[in-house]
Amino acid sequence: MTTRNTSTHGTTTHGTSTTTRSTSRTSRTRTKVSFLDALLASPTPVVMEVKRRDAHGYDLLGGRTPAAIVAAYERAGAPCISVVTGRWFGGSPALLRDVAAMTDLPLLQKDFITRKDQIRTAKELGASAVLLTAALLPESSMRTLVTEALLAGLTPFVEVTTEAELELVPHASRCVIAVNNKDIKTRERGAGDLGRSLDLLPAVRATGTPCPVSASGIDGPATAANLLDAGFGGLLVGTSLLRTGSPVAWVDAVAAARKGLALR
Ligand SMILES: O=P(O)(O)OC[C@@H](O)[C@@H](O)c1c[nH]c2ccccc12
Repeated sequence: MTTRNTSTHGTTTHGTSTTTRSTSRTSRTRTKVSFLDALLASPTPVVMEVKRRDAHGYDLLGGRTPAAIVAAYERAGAPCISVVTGRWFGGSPALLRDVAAMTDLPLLQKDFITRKDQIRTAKELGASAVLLTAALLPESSMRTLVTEALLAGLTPFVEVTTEAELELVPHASRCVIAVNNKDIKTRERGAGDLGRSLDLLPAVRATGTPCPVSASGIDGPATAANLLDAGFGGLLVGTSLLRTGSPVAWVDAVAAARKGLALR
């Protein structure tokens, strides 16, 4: 079990205000904290995404380099980073390799993984977690790929859209299970349906996953605060964080909105 006080990974110790960020690139530890443990330990459990383009092809980097975005996410206390390598979103395997060279934070590879060799490649490129999309995988493939990811020391990040898909997730206690608020079959082009996350949360919890996540279409801090207050252990946010000038302010606004929700 990896320790939760991950001082070499730029995260903040859980339950205290002690920021133990180490900026020394030379002091990288060899045993990287797992994606799942980093997310569970974080007071700001937002997986922040690097994605070059949105589903409609609009540029999301706005002239910034991936390095500048990763640095802004680290400043905002990201416990983990998602890197979209899928071509629909302007990504590539090289982007994952580049981001891995920039940060010690655990990385999720977001792509359409359907074969075992893609899991080995993900690890070689520097991923700590891989996206497995239930809507695209028959039950036997899901079983094989979750097992393969666990054997490789990666966290399976399983995305679901229905209760039926949830029933087919093996080893759920070692997976992050994310409700995708958008529809991957329409290439994420529609608006997100946050009601899907709220409806499915009890069934996600019942799988035994330690970290239910809501992913996609989270349009700002108020929505994020609502989902965390509803009981999600983590969120995955791309577009909204990429469009804001300041991920730090975005995260602060989530905390402020949560306090406001608590006072009501
Ligand atoms: O930008 P958004 O709406 O916050 O969504 C992020 C993420 O969930 C989305 O990029 C995504 C969801 N599933 C995927 C599969 C492949 C690539 C990307 C994705």
